[in-house]
Amino acid sequence: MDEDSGYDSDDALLELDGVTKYFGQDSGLLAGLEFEPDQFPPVNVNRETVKAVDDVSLEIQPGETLGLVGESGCGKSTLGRTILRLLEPTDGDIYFKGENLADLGGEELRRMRSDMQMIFQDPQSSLDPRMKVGQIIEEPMRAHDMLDDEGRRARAKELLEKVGLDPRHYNRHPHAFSGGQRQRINLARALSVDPDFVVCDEPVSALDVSIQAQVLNTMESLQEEFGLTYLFIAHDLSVIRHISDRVAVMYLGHIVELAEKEELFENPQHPYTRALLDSIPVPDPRENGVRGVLEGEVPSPVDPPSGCRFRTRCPRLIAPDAYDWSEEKWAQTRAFMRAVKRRSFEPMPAARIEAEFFDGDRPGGEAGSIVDEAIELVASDGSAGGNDDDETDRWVTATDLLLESFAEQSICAHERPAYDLESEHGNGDHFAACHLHR
Ligand SMILES: Nc1ncnc2c1ncn2[C@@H]1O[C@H](COP(=O)(O)OP(=O)(O)OP(=O)(O)O)[C@@H](O)[C@H]1O
Repeated sequence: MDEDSGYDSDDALLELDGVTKYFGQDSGLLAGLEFEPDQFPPVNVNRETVKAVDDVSLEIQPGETLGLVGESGCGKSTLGRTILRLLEPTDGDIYFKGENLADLGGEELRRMRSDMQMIFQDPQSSLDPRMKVGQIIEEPMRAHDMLDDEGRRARAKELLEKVGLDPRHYNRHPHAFSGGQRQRINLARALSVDPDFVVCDEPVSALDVSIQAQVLNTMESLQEEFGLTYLFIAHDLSVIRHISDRVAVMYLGHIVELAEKEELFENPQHPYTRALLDSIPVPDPRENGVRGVLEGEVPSPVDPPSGCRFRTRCPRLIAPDAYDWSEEKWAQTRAFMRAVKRRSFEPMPAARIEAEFFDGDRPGGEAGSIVDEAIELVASDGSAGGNDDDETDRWVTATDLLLESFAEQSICAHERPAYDLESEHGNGDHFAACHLHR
C-alpha cells in the first residue's frame, strides 16, 4: 500500500482508458491556408488533424515490462509522451497508481512526475555536452528538491556504478563516452529521482547490436533492483522479445494485439502482427534476408481507414456477406482487387487476366459481373479500350468499382474489431482486434 495515495500494489500501476492524441496542423499564422484562385475569398482553411493515437485502453502491472511495437509513425512515441503528460491528451483518462492524472494539480502533479521518467533513443542529443556527467545525473534531483548537494553527489556516484560505469567518471563530459555508455548515463539520470515507471523510447535502437544486449541486460537488472515498471517502445521485434513480459502491437494509432510475450510470438492472431513477425530477417544465406514484407503504404493518419485500420493492407480481408463466395474465389478476387489498385500488372488481354488471377474461372453471380466489368476496363483488348489518356482513368474506375463493391462492403470496413481470445501459451489475456475472431 502506498501511504501517500492509497494505491494498492495489486492494482495496475498505470491504466489507460480511451487515450487519444490528435495533432492539429493549424499552428502558425499561415499554416493550413490554401490559395484557391477560383473561389471567393480565394483561400481555404485546411485544418488537417493527425490522428496519432486513437482510443487506446490498456493496463500496465507493477514490475512488468510492456513492449510496444509497430512500424514507424504508428503513434508509439506519441502514446509514451501522452502517458507522461509531456503531451496533453485530446481525450481519455490516464490513471497512475489509481489517480487520474488530469485531476492532479501543482505539487501533486510534480510529485507524480518524478515517479514517471522517460529515456530516449538518441543518448547523444539528450545529454547536454557542456555539463559534466555528475551534473547531468543530479539535475532531475535538483529540479525535484531531492537531497542536499552532498547527498546528490553521493547518489549520482552510486547510480553510475549501478548502471555499469565507473563512479570516477563523475567529472567527465558526455563526449568522452561511447553510445552505450551515454545511454547508461541517461538511465542513471532517469533513476536519480527514484521513479516507479519509465517510458523507454527506442533506448537501444541507435546502438550496435553487440552493445544492445548488454544495455538491455543492465536495464533488466535495474528493473529488479529498483522495482521498476517499463513501457518499452521499439520497432525491432528481437529487442521487444528480449525485454518484454507482455507485448502490445500498434498500427495507425490503434492497439491491434496485446498478449504475453510467448503467446504473441508463438500464437499471433492479428494479420498485422503476423506480417511483422514474418518480416524479421532470417539468417539463412539461401534467402534474400526477408521472408515476407508488408505490402502497400501505411495510410495517412489524417484520414485512417474506417473499421479495422489495417484492412487496406490486410491479406485476410473478410469477404463481404452480400455475395455467395467460395473461399477460393474470394481469395482470387481479393488478389485481383489489390493488383488493380496498385496497378501491378502490365495491360494484357482479358483471357490472360482471367487465367492469371482466376485460374480461368471467374466468380459467378453478381460478384462475377462486377469482376467482369473491372477486367473489361483494364484488359488490353477490353471493350472500354481507348487512347493512352483514358487508360489511367480506366484503372481508377476499375479500382473504385472493386473497392466500393467488395472491400468497402466487408465487415472489416464497418466495425472496429475487439476480441478477447483464449491464450495457448500461459494464462494471460490475449486481445486481438481482428474480425477473423468474431
Ligand atoms: N508534434 C506533432 N505534430 C503533428 N504531427 C505529429 C507530431 N508528432 C507526431 N506526429 C505525427 O503523429 C504520427 C505518430 O508519430 P509518432 O512519432 O508517435 O510515431 P512512432 O510510432 O513513434 O514513430 P517513430 O518510430 O518513427 O518515432 C505520425 O504521423 C507523426 O507524423
